[in-house]
Amino acid sequence: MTTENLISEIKKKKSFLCVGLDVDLEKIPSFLLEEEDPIFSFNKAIIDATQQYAVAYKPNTAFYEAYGIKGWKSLEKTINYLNQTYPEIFTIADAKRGDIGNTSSRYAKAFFEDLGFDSVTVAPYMGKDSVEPFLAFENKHTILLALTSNEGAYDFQTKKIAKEEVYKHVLKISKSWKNAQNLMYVIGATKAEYLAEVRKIVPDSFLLVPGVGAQGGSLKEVCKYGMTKDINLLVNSSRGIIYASKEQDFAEAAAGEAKIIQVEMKAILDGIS
Ligand SMILES: O=C(O)c1cc(=O)[nH]c(=O)n1[C@@H]1O[C@H](COP(=O)(O)O)[C@@H](O)[C@H]1O
Repeated sequence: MTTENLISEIKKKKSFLCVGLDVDLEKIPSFLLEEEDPIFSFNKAIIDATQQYAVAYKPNTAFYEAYGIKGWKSLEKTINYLNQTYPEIFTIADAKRGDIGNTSSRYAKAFFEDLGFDSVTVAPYMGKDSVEPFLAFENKHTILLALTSNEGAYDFQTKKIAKEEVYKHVLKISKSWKNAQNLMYVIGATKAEYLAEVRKIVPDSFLLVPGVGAQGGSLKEVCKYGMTKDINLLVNSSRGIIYASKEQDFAEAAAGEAKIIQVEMKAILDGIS
């Protein structure tokens, strides 16, 4: 999907919500465990119920890899279902990959070609040649970890090298890489106050902002510092939406949570437009 398509979907739906599909069999309604593929059944119901409020879905691959081959099959069925039923929706494989170039090119093929995701999250630690193989794919997006939502982000990402924080080096240096137009960045919602600095370096890049909901980040703060005239934000919530209920009404309850966020997003967008 092109960036222009994503922006037009955001404007049409008045939403920049990304729903995180982080499925844990211990947290889903127990009656689903009798289904042949409980993870896919859960995802399908959640997607169908929430798609009117969301522009993106982000399965975190850890939650699928944890169940071995069966989990990977559920991931494949989920991305196929999204691509076939809701082709206008942006898909993110949250896999946090990155390795020497030869290996990164295999990761890129796995997520972009074999599974058909629009984007994948990538760690910048191994540098340019570990990221460029992902960037080589046209109309596919590489979402580079810049300033993450967790406490450990302060261990390295905010430390200074040559008087500047590491996350700023990541933003600046990555802009010079081949096909940098295919880059997006992860900035945690729990660090919204940093977004003003981030926007000085990457004024127009899309930012994936996880950390509202269960991690307590504020949507208003994220928008205040991170939103551009074309919005250029995808705000993710996983547990706060998908585990709203463990009963028969789990999908409706998830839709209710997604709607609350979308209504807040619409109000913000109406305020700026
Ligand atoms: O790359 C990510 O999506 C990510 C980066 C980050 O800095 N913080 C973060 O929470 N995430 C992911 O975003 C999701 C957040 O889930 P909830 O806390 O349940 O909303 C999880 O899949 C995390 O792995």
